[in-house]
Amino acid sequence: MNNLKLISEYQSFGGKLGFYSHPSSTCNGEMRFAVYQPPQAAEKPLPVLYFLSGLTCTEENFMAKAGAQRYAAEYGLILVAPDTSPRNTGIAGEDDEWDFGTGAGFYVDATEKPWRSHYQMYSYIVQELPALIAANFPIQPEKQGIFGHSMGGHGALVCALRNPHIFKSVSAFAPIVAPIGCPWGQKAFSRYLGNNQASWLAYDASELVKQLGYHSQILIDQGTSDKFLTEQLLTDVFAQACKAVNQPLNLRYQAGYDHSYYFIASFIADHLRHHAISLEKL
Ligand SMILES: N[C@@H](CCC(=O)N[C@@H](CS)C(=O)NCC(=O)O)C(=O)O
Repeated sequence: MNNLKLISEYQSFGGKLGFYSHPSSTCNGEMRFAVYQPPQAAEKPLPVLYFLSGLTCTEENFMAKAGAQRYAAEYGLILVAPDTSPRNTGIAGEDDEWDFGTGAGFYVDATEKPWRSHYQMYSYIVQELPALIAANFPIQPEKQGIFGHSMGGHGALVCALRNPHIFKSVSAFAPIVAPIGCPWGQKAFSRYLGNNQASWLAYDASELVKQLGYHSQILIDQGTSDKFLTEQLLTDVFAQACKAVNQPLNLRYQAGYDHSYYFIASFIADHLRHHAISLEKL
């Protein structure tokens, strides 16, 4: 299996959830991810949905907390949840901050030292991981979607907007939609990408949607009681950008919900349905 190592496996909703590690040529070290294969995967190839997690997460948070497996089994979708950064790279200070370095790869290809030797999460998500999944799991490569939460919502939007031929449906929970304009994004981009802010634009969903658009409706859920909404997430910047270019956007402000997985679990069924319908149409 291509150097894939199965770390642990669990039966779930009639299917199986596996945690894997593999040597990544893109990130120059071991990377981990989780895959849920619903029962239908034993019979035939299925569409696949990538979930990118937020700051501080590993490949486990989504699988343990979102409650997605029930709906993946219902719709016949394979779920893939990668880790949020390289780990144990030996780069000095990688574990010092919760919003930078380990657990905070921001789904960019770092160009700055010392991060660039390992922190290549954009290429990992759009190239190495899909190739590895296609080689080892019963997926339909023409039916791939992507979604994510917070930093992972930013990653999902950027990966889909830049690669609509790979990721044919996209949605997000509480995404960072304008990283060039918020403290989390500015901190990460200045250190991963350097001070030339022109290079940041390629990783800003609100800029990208104006330049590139997307071929189908984007679904976003955002809690109104999310403590990160006004300073970090800046949801309205993306709404305005979509409006300016007539990009179909289903932005749902969910009253009283915060930033947690309790919020994600409340709306996960709608997101899997959104992807199942979009990918089924292909
Ligand atoms: N550590 C941060 C919060 C980090 C956070 O909210 N992380 C989100 C993603 S941005 C998450 O999913 N955390 C892991 C979890 O809830 O399982 C704080 O103290 O405010």
